[in-house]
Amino acid sequence: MNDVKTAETVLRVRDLAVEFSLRGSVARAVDGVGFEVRAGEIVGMVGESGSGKSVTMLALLGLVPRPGRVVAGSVRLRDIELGALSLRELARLRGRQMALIPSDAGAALNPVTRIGSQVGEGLAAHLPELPRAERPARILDILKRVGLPRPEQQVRRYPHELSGGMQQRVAVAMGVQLGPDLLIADEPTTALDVTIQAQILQLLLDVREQSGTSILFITHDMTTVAEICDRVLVMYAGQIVESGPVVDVCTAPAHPYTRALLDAIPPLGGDPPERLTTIPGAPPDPRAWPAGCRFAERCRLREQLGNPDKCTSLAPELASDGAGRRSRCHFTGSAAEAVVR
Ligand SMILES: Nc1ncnc2c1ncn2[C@@H]1O[C@H](COP(=O)(O)OP(=O)(O)OP(=O)(O)O)[C@@H](O)[C@H]1O
Repeated sequence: MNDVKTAETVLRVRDLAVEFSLRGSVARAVDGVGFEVRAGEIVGMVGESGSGKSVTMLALLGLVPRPGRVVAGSVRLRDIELGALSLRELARLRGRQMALIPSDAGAALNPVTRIGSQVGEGLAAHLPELPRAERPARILDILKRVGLPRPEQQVRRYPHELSGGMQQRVAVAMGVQLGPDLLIADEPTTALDVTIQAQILQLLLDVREQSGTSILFITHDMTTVAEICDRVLVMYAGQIVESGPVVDVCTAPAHPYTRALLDAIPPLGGDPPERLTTIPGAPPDPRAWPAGCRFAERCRLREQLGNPDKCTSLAPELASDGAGRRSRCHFTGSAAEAVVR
């Protein structure tokens, strides 16, 4: 595989904003999100419920539901500006160049259509030039590639006759069958038990290894990010608050929110911690974002620093360190932070 640090950019998102108009008020669910995904890279997008991960993902796919609307920003897949495409062109692009692996394949698969036909529908829609007679072999081939046991039998089955892990393998097969540049995996393992989760994560790593596919991996779970991602984008209250290589972010988080997310992970083996911290409080209301830092009310660093006014009066920028890391905190890496550590 290529070195992802020097690989070309597959997805470039700039200043993306999505709003929902709700009975006289406007909720800015995604507020100025920008990031890149390079060829062969697995990028995690992590954050608590409501942080804007799903709405960002839907905006990338051109599927933000009403009353939501993309109000600003640019999304480029290779050299295609997605905002400039017609609905028909976008629909063509989905599946062929950009595909979604849903969180619950059991719910996403059509319950009354056999597995083979469902995989075949994608081929027929996006690859009409493939002769009909060649479809069955191609379907079996892709199902074998994703490790579905006994694919010759499974193609005749309905989704409910497959286990959760097998359903998820079918969803991965449908996502990768046309060799997309970008796979968006939306919490693809949450509905599965732990051993099956590990198998599906390994399958995504295999897909990347074999095809060089880039993956945007959406999750609320830092442990999963640490397991399979190269880089991570940490979302909070509609914005990216930290991004960087996973190893660096997990070993030395720059933003207090990232630190709080990491503190909430139970350790593997070893002695249990004296207390497992959850993050007290709740994110602010997207209909009225606070003027200063959106994490200020819940921030331990701010508390330790004696509640500086700056945190609540001035919104921090997402500052870059020039070496691939970004953080949205007035006091990240500052002398003041060093004192309280
Ligand atoms: N259809 C909708 N109508 C109104 N507001 C919405 C809609 N969908 C999402 N939102 C709002 O957008 C914000 C971001 O939600 P989003 O679903 O993207 O969060 P998330 O990080 O994906 O959370 P989760 O992990 O629970 O899926 C939330 O404040 C949510 O209430």
